[in-house]
Amino acid sequence: MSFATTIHPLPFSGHKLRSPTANLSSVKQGRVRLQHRRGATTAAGSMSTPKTISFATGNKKKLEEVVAILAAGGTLPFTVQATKIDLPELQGEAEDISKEKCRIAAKTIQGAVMVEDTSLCFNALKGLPGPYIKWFLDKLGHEGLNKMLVGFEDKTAYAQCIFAYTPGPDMEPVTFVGRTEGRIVPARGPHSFGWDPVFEPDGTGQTYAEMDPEAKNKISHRYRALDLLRKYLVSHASQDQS
Ligand SMILES: O=P(O)(O)OP(=O)(O)OP(=O)(O)OC[C@H]1O[C@@H](n2cnc3c(O)ncnc32)[C@H](O)[C@@H]1O
Ligand SMILES: [Mg+2]
Repeated sequence: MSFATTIHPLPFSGHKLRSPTANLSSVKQGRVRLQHRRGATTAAGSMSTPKTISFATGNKKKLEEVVAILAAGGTLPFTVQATKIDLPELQGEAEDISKEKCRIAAKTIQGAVMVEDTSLCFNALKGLPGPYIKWFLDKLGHEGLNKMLVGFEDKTAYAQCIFAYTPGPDMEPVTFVGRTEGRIVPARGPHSFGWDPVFEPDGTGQTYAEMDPEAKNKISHRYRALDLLRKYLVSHASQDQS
């Protein structure tokens, strides 16, 4: 049986969709507190991989990397459809955040969807800023992220990406975690993607920003999580898909 590689060529300029808030207890300044969900859901693992899966994100750089990582992985038994959605910034544990983003996106799209949530975790701060890195980066910048660690000898950190996937609304998402260990350093390299200039993965001597995109995509937190999701989706593809 042969599979065609079917990654869509970035139809990313699509319309903005509103995020539904029916299952959220509060929405304030873009932050949302998670609420426990009631009612039965079907486990995603009981479904075979659909032919088309949306990757929902509001971040173009994430999308670029996801497309490149999937393309480098060879033939896929499914199509990835990029879908621009402004997903809410949730509070809670990283895995719960990713799952809830996935539920919201599946409800919005009414179909199979994958999302991811990225954290940058400082070991000296017991994992913070973690999933709140977006706000810390926004308010403090690269220099401020370094200053947060001034009083600590331990500058180690890890980048973490959690993909969540569901075959559709009312199915419980499954998650895939990828981590890359490294340290926080004064900014080096182009300022083209988030905190890339201040994160130096172990054993590379370069920040993510200084690395070639291909090199980052071979060791990154995103690559590691997406590789697990890809393997899961391939193993769940039914034999009659071609
Ligand atoms: O719509 P979504 O997918 O949520 O996109 P986002 O930009 O809001 O992303 P997150 O909620 O996951 O927040 C993660 C923050 O870290 C940044 N980021 C994510 N991946 C990164 C990477 O590989 N290198 C550098 N910065 C990254 C990103 O720009 C955000 O500021
Ligand atoms: Mg986000």
